Amino acid sequence: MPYDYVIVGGGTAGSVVANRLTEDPDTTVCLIEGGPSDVGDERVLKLRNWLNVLGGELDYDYPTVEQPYGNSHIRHARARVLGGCSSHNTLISFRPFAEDLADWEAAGAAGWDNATVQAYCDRIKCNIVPVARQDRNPVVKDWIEASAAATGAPVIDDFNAATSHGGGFSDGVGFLPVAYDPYTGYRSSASVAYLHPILGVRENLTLMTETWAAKLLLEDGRATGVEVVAPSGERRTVRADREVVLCAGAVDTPRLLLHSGVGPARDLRDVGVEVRHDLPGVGENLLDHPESIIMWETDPLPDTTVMDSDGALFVRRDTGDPRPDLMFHIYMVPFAENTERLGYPVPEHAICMTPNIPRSRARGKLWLTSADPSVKPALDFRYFTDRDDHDARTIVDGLKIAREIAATEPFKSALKREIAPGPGVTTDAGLSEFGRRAAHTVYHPAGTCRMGAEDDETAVVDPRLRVRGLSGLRVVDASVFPTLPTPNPMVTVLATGERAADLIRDDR
Ligand SMILES: Cc1cc2nc3c(=O)[nH]c(=O)nc-3n(C[C@H](O)[C@H](O)[C@H](O)COP(=O)(O)OP(=O)(O)OC[C@H]3O[C@@H](n4cnc5c(N)ncnc54)[C@H](O)[C@@H]3O)c2cc1C
Repeated sequence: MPYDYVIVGGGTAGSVVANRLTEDPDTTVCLIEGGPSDVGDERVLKLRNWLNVLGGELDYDYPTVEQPYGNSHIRHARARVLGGCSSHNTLISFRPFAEDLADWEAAGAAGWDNATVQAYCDRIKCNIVPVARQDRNPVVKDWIEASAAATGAPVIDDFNAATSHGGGFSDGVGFLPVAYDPYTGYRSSASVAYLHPILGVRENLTLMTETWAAKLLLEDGRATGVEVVAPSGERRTVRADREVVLCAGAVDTPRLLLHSGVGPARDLRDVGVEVRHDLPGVGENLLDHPESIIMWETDPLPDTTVMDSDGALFVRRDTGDPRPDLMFHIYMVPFAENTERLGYPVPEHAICMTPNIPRSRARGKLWLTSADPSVKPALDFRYFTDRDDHDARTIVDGLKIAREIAATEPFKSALKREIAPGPGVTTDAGLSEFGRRAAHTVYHPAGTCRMGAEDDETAVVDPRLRVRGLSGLRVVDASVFPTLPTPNPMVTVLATGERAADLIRDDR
């Protein structure tokens, strides 16, 4: 039996699209998810468990190729479970800034203007609230007070109110907006908000979990379905009468397109994949938010928290742009993965600040190294390769500002000693070297199936998210982003799913 729509990936965007399309009882949808269900799985549902999920059986765990200017050891977590990365991330939920969406429009994404996208953010079903009073750690409160004093940034009670109604903010510090239930500490992920209420209720939704989409079926330039590998190992065909919608994320959507013969013809021939449709942009424009770290040893800290990283600081150095150009997360645990490898001790109790680059200038690439679909694709983020050194300078500034905050009361008293990079590293060159070698990712890969104008041959999808040159095929996930929004991207992914559902319905 064919379905009207086959959605590949029951992740962040896929959950939204599946819910919205099945609101019409006459529309049938098959949702294909590579991982297991999250229903009843405390490992996933309890937000505070997020660190335990990284690198485990629910993580596809993608390595990067060697990064000559950065850290070659970064592992990119990608969730293998219903709800996708919204089921193992920290659910920090920032709306995009108006200028982020102006950047999208300038890149050819007509119709993705601020007013339109904010209206779709309004529809998001996840329970997005600032960290609740009872979850506010007193040391994070002190950090907020010290950050405001040291940087002059205002304390912001509700960051999203500023972006949705006030047009954005240039700097600010406060407790984060998080998609969770403050009464239980449970996630309000895309699957919890969009799928759990309709599973077993809407008969027009078929969910296949532990089912891997191996190849797209293409007939005369049209996507007609997907070849999948069922949990038994058996290969099956799932047919779509109307459209196949790819929501497998910024790594697995281009990976599936490439294995289906859709991508740069020369690259595909090099690895022995039959070219079905030459589309040079697939896998290009790999984006991320790189970050680094500074760590202090502390005494045991009060245990109150949502997920051990509950505050953020935004700073603006470039006065030519109204948006912040430096962001910090604070961790109440030793986030020592990269510092330990560099030989630093791992204290039992620690606070870390992780300065990140909101609009990194690095542009990377994803490509296949083998026609064997079980081989992971190569990811080259080209971290810290921008010619004018913008990215490395941002990290150096971030480490310096973090030290100023650490020297400011009432936060100062919570810190015993700086562990990494350590008080001996003071020059810009030394801070840059440490910052790049200890660099990490905020886990925000995007952009590998870039949306662009209809006549832009380097774009992968048009502004209605249709794959260029093929019919019956759309991409709806973080891979369509022309640029990353300034803050964490999940809300923008959810809003993309919301708008995509309308575009799909309109086109029907
Ligand atoms: C550890 C971590 C922390 C993060 N923290 C935050 C945060 O706090 N705030 C924020 O804004 N962003 C955060 N992010 C980023 C954010 O979660 C992602 O940008 C966003 O969820 C991506 O959504 P997506 O729909 O593009 O992909 P995903 O949510 O990854 O969905 C892809 C889905 O497709 C499935 N899939 C993939 N390939 C196949 C296939 N071939 N066949 C079948 N199924 C397949 C996967 O199993 C997955 O369920 C974090 C990410 C990580 C990994």
